[in-house]
Amino acid sequence: MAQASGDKKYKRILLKLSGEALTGSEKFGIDPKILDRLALEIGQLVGIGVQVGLVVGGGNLFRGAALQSAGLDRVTGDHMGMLATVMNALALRDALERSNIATQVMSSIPMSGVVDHYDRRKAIRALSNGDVVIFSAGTGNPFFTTDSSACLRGIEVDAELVLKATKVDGVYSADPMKVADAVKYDRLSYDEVLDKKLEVMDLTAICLCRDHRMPVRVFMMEKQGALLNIVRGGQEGTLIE
Ligand SMILES: Nc1ncnc2c1ncn2[C@@H]1O[C@H](COP(=O)(O)OP(=O)(O)OP(=O)(O)O)[C@@H](O)[C@H]1O
Ligand SMILES: O=c1ccn([C@@H]2O[C@H](COP(=O)(O)O)[C@@H](O)[C@H]2O)c(=O)[nH]1
Repeated sequence: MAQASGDKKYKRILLKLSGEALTGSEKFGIDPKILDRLALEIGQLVGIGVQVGLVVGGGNLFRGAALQSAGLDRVTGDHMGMLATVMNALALRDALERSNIATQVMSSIPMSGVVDHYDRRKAIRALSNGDVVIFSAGTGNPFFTTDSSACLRGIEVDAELVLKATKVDGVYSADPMKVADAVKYDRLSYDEVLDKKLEVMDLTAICLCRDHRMPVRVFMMEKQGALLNIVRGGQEGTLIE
């Protein structure tokens, strides 16, 4: 897709998409309508010259902790969770390419013949060329989540902002899905998130961002136009910095 310069605050971002939100109106797995809408919105960013790295979660398919509760070995469950993120990445690449957005998938777990193995220099080259790069299979290690891999890859490829697109519209004083009168924050410091143990994002990821001064914006994936508004400098959700 041709790149045009436009009014944008960020040149390179790392967008973390909720796996669970991919289910949309389906009972399980991936709703193709969600993929198509994401392709449209990501295409708008590419269209104004924003370089986009993506990480997609696996919560619509498998999470290691949930599998452990059902009796599986935790490390096996985490491997299944990481493989789930590769499946989501393949589905997302398909939707992006159908919209003529050049996309590469890299995996932290070698998977010859399916996707390329993660290589930081190749990823930076692809991003500089305007290709979307999807970083899949998390960090490649058990006991982490894709929040951590998103922050890790974002820092590695010199993104200016990590964007967490999720089911809620920002960070609240408590989980807004469970506590009706939870209060939303517009802005938080890393230490406030850690001290208050706000669970919208895993705390390992917050520590990593704090240590490397990587700002994180949490916003609602369902809200149309939110992504474009953010890269143009608009206020959506909660900024952690
Ligand atoms: N203080 C809080 N503020 C906002 N959301 C919170 C808070 N505490 C817990 N949450 C919950 O965290 C959830 C988002 O985190 P989580 O990483 O589990 O899901 P996700 O981003 O949708 O990723 P995936 O589905 O890929 O695992 C929100 O849906 C929300 O219900
Ligand atoms: O670095 C990582 C990243 C993820 N996992 C496992 O994958 C699932 C799915 O990721 P979510 O972030 O929960 O969507 C996660 O629950 C872990 O089981 C991992 O082991 N290492």
